[in-house]
Amino acid sequence: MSGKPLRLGIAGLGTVGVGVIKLLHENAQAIAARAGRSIEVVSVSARSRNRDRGVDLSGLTWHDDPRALAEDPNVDVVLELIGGAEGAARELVEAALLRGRDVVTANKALLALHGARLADMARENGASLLFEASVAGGIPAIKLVREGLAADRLLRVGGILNGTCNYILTAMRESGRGFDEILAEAQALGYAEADPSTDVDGWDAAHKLAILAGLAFGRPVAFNTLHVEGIRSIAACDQAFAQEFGYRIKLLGTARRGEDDAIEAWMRPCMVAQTAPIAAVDGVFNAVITEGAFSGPMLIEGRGAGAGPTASAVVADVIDLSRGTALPVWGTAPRPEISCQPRASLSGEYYLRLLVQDRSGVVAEIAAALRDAGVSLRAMSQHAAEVGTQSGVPLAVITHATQESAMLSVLTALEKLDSVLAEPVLMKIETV
Ligand SMILES: NC(=O)C1=CN([C@@H]2O[C@H](COP(=O)(O)OP(=O)(O)OC[C@H]3O[C@@H](n4cnc5c(N)ncnc54)[C@H](O)[C@@H]3O)[C@@H](O)[C@H]2O)C=CC1
Ligand SMILES: N[C@@H](CC=O)C(=O)O
Ligand code: NA
Repeated sequence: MSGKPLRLGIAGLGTVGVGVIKLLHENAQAIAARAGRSIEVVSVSARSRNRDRGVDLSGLTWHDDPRALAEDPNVDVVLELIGGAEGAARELVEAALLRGRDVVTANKALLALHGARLADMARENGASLLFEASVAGGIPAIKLVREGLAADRLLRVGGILNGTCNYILTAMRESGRGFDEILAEAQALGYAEADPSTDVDGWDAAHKLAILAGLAFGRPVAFNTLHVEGIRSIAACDQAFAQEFGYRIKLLGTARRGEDDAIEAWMRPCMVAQTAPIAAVDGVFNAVITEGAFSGPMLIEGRGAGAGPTASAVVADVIDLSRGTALPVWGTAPRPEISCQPRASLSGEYYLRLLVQDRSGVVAEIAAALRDAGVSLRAMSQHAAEVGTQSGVPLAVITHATQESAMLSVLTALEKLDSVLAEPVLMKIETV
């Protein structure tokens, strides 16, 4: 073991930052044995200096401005655990890389939106940028795609990539409780982002998908071309229809490489068969799915959020740096960004749920809208009005395989019907 410790500066002392300090303390011996030397936190930065975080910060240098960590001469590795694609987090990471200082971050928004530029900065300045914690918390997702599958030609990556949304969807299904109450629980457990709309509107999971796709296909994906939907529109009646039709609802993402190397990528709530392995991935658990031309399909499941799993991934990156096993940021030489295919080019079976007037002739109007768009029905069900709703009854259909462009035409036609009382909910049915 080398005599000189590896010295860390930690910016951000929230769920993850404090988790890292606790893990380094509680598992110090094993970590030192694997890193080949002891790992020490020497400097920290956060918004509030006097908050009791349940960890001993005495003896550590405190920086009010996290950017000062990039210049602290006692710091070997900067840990960016603040969050956000802009502001202090981005400025700190850029400043550290420009000085040739190694950076470990858990920040998916930063990597998804600025990863190509940060990779250039790291390469040009001889620094490493590691981000295992940014995708699927404790699951070694980055290692899987960038190292474990380095020899393969990946055709697909994706999965369940947001712990907060999976926790909410699972609890809604199991307990029938309301969205807001369950979200508050996920926040108290340290799963949610500082602004939880980043989770529930699908952005956080989409950031992670973009990172996985960049690694899998060897080039960054233009984030603004991903199709992204969140889970706010999912109601109790959708959970009931899913149960009736033999499905479960999951916020699912897929990035798929087509024949001509075109990329299809989306993050959206989907129906998956109750019997599919991914349907059993519940609560804060995530699942990372890959499909390689040589390795075939693979699914790894584990905790996607929370202090312990995320800290485990952050510290594993630190150990890699200590061992000298860091790799190019995207696993390959830089290549230009690629745009994803437009939503209308997708296809599959779909679930469409409407709130409609409870009168004769309505089903015929809906059926006509589907017929006019060339969409054929596989199943239909109507439930009684939900307790507490003012008017209307929920009605759901499952289609046979069709183009998403046809479903978009159906939505346009339905908008014009007086019998349709609220915005329809459309979900893809995915075979995983
Ligand atoms: N909580 C989780 O389960 C996971 C979080 N992450 C990522 O880890 C990062 C940190 O997340 P959490 O610990 O959950 O967030 P948090 O909100 O609990 O903690 C953020 C910390 O950053 C500090 N901070 C915020 N703005 C600052 C500024 N301008 N200057 C100095 N300090 C500032 C806050 O004082 C706080 O100590 C984010 O990028 C998040 O996306 C990644 C995987 C899982
Ligand atoms: N808010 C995120 C935290 C981990 O990345 C989530 O819920 O998955
Ligand atoms: Na991970």
